[in-house]
Amino acid sequence: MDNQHSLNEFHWIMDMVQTIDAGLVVLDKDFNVQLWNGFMSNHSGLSPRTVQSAPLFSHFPELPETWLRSKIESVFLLKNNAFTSWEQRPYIFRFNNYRPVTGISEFMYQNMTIIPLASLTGEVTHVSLIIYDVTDIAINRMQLDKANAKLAHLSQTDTLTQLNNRHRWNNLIDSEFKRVKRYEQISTFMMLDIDHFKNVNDTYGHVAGDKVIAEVSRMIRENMRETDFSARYGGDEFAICLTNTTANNAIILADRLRQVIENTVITDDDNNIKVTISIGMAEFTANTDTVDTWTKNADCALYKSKENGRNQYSIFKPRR
Ligand SMILES: Nc1nc2c(ncn2[C@@H]2O[C@H](COP(=O)(O)OP(=O)(O)OP(=O)(O)O)[C@@H](O)[C@H]2O)c(=O)[nH]1
Repeated sequence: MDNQHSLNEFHWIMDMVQTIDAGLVVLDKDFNVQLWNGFMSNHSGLSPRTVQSAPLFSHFPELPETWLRSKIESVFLLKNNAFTSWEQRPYIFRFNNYRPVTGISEFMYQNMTIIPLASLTGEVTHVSLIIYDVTDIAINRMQLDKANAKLAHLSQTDTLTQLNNRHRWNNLIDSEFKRVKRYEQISTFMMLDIDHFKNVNDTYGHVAGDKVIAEVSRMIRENMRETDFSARYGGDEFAICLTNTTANNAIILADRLRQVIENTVITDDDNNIKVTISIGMAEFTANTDTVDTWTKNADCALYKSKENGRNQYSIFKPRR
């Protein structure tokens, strides 16, 4: 009776091993396949008889052999489970993905657990690989990450100009302020404002005004260095931080921008619009005690440019 029961139990277990929705593989120390369940046959197209004819790696050249060997060998040695997730390695066996919902991935994402299998004497003679299809989870996670990245970008970007918005600027300038202060570095804060922009709106309308703002932003983006950062600071006002740059060297960008903008004709419907900009610059100095001070200094220089007739740059000079 006991024997019969054990036999039944063995058959049930084998049935479950064959039909379970996870890959089960048993390997010996030479990586010969001893067990290859239904999941593995169905997805690889190779029957147990075929895979048992030679070591695992000869059937699957795409397997990361060196990595997998050392992983499996450490399980034999340490007698501990090992685990790998799709985030480290999208898949172990390159199986096609047939899932209807997540059909956007051509392959099956997999997690894998390797467990040591001991003989009756306690010696680890084999290991079992358990392969889980985690395509749905992986795709959902990646879509969520993508959506979050898009949201983060949207929350930091000004829609009209695609420059950083004021909120993002505040964070960036804060970090830059800390950096230059701590490491006694140089950096220049540049503030720009379109001259008589109200006239553009009044003469050509708000849509044309928007186009002017967008075009000025494009010219800012195209002329600044990758290591600098910029933002739409307010309506027709922009800020640029020129890292590791003195105010005297920032003149090069200031004047280039001033000239490029002055010489560009912005067309909107039948209107040819030309604008100029005024610029104020403030270099970080030992007296720049806060970001607010730095901003005020740049603003003060901008005000001077406006006062002196616009379409020019000024550099903030601290009082002695
Ligand atoms: N079209 C458009 N106009 C805006 C936007 N944001 C702000 N403005 C307008 O920009 C104008 C800014 O004017 P001011 O900066 O006060 O002055 P200004 O005419 O530029 O003159 P100066 O700065 O002294 O040279 C205002 O008329 C605002 O209504 C925007 O997103 N689109």
